[in-house]
Amino acid sequence: MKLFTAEQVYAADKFTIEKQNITSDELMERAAIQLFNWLHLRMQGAQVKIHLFCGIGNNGGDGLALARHLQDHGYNIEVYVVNYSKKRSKDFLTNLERLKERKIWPNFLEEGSEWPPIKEEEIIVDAIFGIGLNRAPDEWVGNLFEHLESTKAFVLAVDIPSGLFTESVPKREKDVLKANYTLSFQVPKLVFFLPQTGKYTVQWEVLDIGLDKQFLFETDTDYSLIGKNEILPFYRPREKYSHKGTYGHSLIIGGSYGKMGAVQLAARSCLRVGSGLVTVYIPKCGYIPLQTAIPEAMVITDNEDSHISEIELSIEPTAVGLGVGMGTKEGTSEAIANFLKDYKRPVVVDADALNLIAQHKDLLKYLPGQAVLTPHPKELERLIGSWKDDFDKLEKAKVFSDKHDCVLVIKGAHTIIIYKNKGYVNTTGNPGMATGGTGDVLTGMITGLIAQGYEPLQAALLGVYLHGRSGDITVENTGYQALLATDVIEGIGPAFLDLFKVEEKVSAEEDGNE
Ligand SMILES: NC(=O)C1=CN([C@@H]2O[C@H](COP(=O)(O)OP(=O)(O)OC[C@H]3O[C@@H](n4cnc5c(N)ncnc54)[C@H](O)[C@@H]3O)[C@@H](O)[C@H]2O)[C@@H](O)CC1
Ligand SMILES: Nc1ncnc2c1ncn2[C@@H]1O[C@H](COP(=O)(O)OP(=O)(O)O)[C@@H](O)[C@H]1O
Ligand SMILES: [K+]
Repeated sequence: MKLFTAEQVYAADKFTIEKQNITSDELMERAAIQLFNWLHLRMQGAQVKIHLFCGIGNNGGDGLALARHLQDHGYNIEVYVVNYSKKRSKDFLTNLERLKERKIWPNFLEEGSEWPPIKEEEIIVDAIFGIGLNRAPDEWVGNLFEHLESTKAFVLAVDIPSGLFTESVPKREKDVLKANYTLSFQVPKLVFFLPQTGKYTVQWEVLDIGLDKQFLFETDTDYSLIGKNEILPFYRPREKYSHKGTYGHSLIIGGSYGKMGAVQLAARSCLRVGSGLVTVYIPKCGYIPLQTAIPEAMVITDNEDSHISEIELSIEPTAVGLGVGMGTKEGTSEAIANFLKDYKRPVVVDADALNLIAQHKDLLKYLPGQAVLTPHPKELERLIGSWKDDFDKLEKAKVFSDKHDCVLVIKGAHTIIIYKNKGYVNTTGNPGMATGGTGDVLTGMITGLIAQGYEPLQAALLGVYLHGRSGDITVENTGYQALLATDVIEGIGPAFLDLFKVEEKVSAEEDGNE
């Protein structure tokens, strides 16, 4: 699913209005009906008070139109106009008139107004600012946000939480009204997925307001969301007459005294995603544990007992996963550097190998094209330098990826994969995965997928998606706290099977949206 900029959404609006020969008011009405259906389906006429806070632009217009539908269906509503500007939009005014015709008189809130009392069990609809926000809200509007949050009532945001920009990070937390749920028109927004801005809505959902499908299809975006639909087109089924040689030979290079588990996790994950063969290259001290824990994997040992000192290969791997549990002993750093200078095939670089590259940037030029780098935020900072905010981080990552022709997998709650000027935002995974070793599992998975012939970018997308999906399936049995990296490996099989599960449609939802 593509993530459009505000500018692109406005263009889609304009295009739709012309092509479908409708007015902007009719489009607003569609939006309001979708909002109403969503609420009506869940509230079923309940008389819980709904406080609708409306700005003076089109987001406010949506709120006023929603208020009218709620009133028509007997809901208990109170409408407020947050009067932050004199420049009211045409469709806002049209809908204000319609309310007045029904004898609904909104309360006008201005600087110095007394804030309305709201009970915790009541509902706030936030239609104050939408995607048209172009500067921080005035101080008094921020104070109103603070008041609304302090009531602890459920906040339902229309299109986007008010005060949140679509393409930058707000300077102060109090300038945004935090939402429990956001109903985003037609497409989700990139800000729902970034650490600094995602926190402003607990959940989100898209409401289809019928913007022109062809326009949306043909418009190119810088970012997209990665879900099942994006993964399935490049999934490679297994051939009947294939054999283990068809599916590549992965090599995991890593481990040091006390960190041999990382290699086990990566090697086992690599096997679980379907790598035909897996070999590990480790210091001697890991030989017995590795052979015992993973009989399917082959082992080559370094001359050193406790760390890797030189990487001499007697095999020709299809893909290499480099760095897990490797440590930063001097001999190891040299071994990695020498290895990278000679090695020309696909590679996934993680953990200590990433840190070494960050310290010796000259090594970047030896990386093969489309090397996959899997930094968590701290490792990323060492690689690309510090950033002002999440948007700056993404821009810097794009420049880095383009300059060094590498795929950057920026790990986090929503892992974002950057390749050149495009970003792919993952939708799977959960906080149970914030536990040691899950990153090693991901490295093994991406390596094993590349070995099977996936392009490095595809392997990163599929690997990240399946890794999170596996975590989501597994957490159902373990709960967040008990989830271990090993469980994520065991979930890889179910995550693959899940790719082909057809979702059951919720018929009530469909009825509600008609
Ligand atoms: N395709 C869509 O997504 C549709 C969007 N609609 C709604 O239209 C909204 C966008 O409406 P608008 O463009 O009118 O913008 P907003 O309603 O977001 O903002 C209102 C106006 O306030 C001004 N403004 C911005 N920041 C301000 C600040 N800090 N202090 C004072 N004034 C400020 C701006 O000039 C803007 O026009 C969307 O978020 C959505 O709710 C729907 O009505 C119909 C279809
Ligand atoms: N809150 C979270 N929600 C979803 N996924 C998470 C969360 N926290 C961590 N993860 C995932 O877990 C993995 C952690 O990797 P990493 O930080 O390298 O850990 P380690 O080095 O211990 O293996 C990443 O793939 C990351 O996306
Ligand atoms: K809003």
